[in-house]
Amino acid sequence: MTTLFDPITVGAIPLSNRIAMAPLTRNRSPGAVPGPFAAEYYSQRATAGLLITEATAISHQGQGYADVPGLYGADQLAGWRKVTDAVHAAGGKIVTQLWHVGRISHVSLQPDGGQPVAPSAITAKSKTYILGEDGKGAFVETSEPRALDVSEIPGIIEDYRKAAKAAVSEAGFDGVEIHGANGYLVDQFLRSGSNRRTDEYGGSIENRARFLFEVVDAVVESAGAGRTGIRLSPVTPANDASDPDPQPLFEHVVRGLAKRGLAYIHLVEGATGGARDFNQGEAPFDWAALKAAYREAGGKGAWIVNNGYDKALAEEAVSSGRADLVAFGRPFIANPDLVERFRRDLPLNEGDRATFYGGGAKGYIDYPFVTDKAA
Ligand SMILES: C=C(C(=O)O)c1ccccc1
Repeated sequence: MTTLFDPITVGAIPLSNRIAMAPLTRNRSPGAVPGPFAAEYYSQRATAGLLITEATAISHQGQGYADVPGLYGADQLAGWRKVTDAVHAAGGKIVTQLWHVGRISHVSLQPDGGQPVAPSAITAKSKTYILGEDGKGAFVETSEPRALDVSEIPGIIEDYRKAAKAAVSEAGFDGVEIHGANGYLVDQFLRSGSNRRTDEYGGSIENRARFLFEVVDAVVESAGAGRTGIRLSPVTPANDASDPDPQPLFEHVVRGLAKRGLAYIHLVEGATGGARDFNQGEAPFDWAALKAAYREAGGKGAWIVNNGYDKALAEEAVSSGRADLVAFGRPFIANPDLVERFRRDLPLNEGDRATFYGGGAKGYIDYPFVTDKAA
């Protein structure tokens, strides 16, 4: 029977176990450069089978929060190289999450103070994190976006291509994860609540998924299919994401992904960080049908599940074959040695919410390891 601690090869990436660290925004990258403690933070958690970095912007336009990292400047890539070197020295594997926020941004974060971009000029009922005059972080309403002209889309696709190439060849990542979830740009094109376009990128399911597949094809071309994963969140309401009929939409998406030979598909089940049974369609979302659609279309990538898992539920997911890996977010914030704690059924540290976003070493690299005390 397969357990969480069994190795698995995901695409071209051999992993020592089936416990992944989910992307976690920590707002500790001033100037979009990974901060001074980032290498320590990620290498402390290198016993995870796979580390997925915090969401990382592919361009200045793709930046939506203060002090999040990027992959579009030499200093940013050099900062990430320190992280990947430290993780590899600790025997870990790490991919970075390619992020364009679309409308989840603020004019103060955009090039020349311009409007954020989106499929349509529909303001998200959401907030983002910016730095005030006093340098203190605060959550504020997202700005009204402008609708992308169709002529601008190839340039954004090129930004994904360049960031993926730089991530693998310059920053030393083992691969990349396309952020297709949580109401950001890729998800904004997919969902009818944020995409009212009347051109070839809007209207039908096929048209709304076009942008996602163009991003995937560009990233695969530069990083390789075996080093490319994607994160999806079919029913999340995060960042005002909405679509009344997610089942056919996401079954279309996974059928198309099946043809592209990706390393993995990473699913946020339910509301991100909230109820696992949250729903947007008439009927409860059928996760088994989604996976069956992927496999029946020839999809061989690993199936990674996430959102609200504990050890018992994760063990059931992997032993039953429902999932190949389970990704844990907040548990990894406070438990750098989560794998060892799961292996020995040891209690978990509680996270300090006050230091989740922004700050320095406190609440970032100072959580105790199980070996720090007689266990
Ligand atoms: C990148 C994020 C996501 O995917 O939800 C994020 C951004 C800000 C705070 C929490 C999470």
